[in-house]
Amino acid sequence: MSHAWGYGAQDGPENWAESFPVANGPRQSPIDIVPTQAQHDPSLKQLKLKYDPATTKGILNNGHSFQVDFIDDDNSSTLAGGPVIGIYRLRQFHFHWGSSDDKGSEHTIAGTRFPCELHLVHWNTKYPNFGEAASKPDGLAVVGVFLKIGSANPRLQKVLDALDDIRSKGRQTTFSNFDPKTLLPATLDFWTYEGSLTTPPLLESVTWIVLKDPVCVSPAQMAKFRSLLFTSEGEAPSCMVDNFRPPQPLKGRKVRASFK
Ligand SMILES: NS(=O)(=O)c1c2ccccc2cc2ccccc12
Ligand SMILES: [Zn+2]
Repeated sequence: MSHAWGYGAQDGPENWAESFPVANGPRQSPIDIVPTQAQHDPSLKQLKLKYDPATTKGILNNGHSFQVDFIDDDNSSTLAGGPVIGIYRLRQFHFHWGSSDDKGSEHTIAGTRFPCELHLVHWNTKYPNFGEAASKPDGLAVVGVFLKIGSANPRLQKVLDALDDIRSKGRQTTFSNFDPKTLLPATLDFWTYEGSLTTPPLLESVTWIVLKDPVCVSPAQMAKFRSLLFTSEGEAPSCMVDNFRPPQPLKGRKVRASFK
């Protein structure tokens, strides 16, 4: 039986535990990151991100967000170093955003919310595929990047221009030759902690790597995100906004910082 979930009053994050009891588990995401309580860990390695634009596969409105998918048959696009052991392959990236600029991110920094948050999803190649990895405590690594309101971000524009073709749930279109590294800030300082998917099935298999520095997005670019729909063609349209889960209890977890 499929467990329909969303971000509305009836099917939103406050009700997910009814179908997904792990929602009340010990390592749920996102969290509020309090910089003064994070511990600098000098043993953390530099983040090594190697992305080949040729692995870009397409762009899809999945009804919860939109995602850019990558071919993950080999180690052409990978994450290594940082807090992880081994090599993790890039699977997709997607975003979370608000209906207004005062909310939208999933992680927060000492209670501060950003209008948008980018997630780059990777899976551990010690497992045979993404599905297997997603069920293991060290199976996934997601890099989170905050977006703050500022000048228009030219690196975002190719992604945003594709949204006109995937307005409704289930729509997908061609999207190729994109380097996700262009979406990242200049420095890769990060916080890291052990968490989960922020959407059902909320699997507790994610090593989170949240970058300290945000990148810019303009109000007009935010309007493009908000032009998407949660709904399929033919259904009463529902704007895709506020597709974020609020911060979850830390439950004793430590947040480490790669920087002083
Ligand atoms: N927000 S999220 O990164 O937890 C997430 C995933 C995380 C790991 C693996 C797959 C994921 C797929 C998602 C699809 C839509 C929204 C968040 C998603
Ligand atoms: Zn996400």
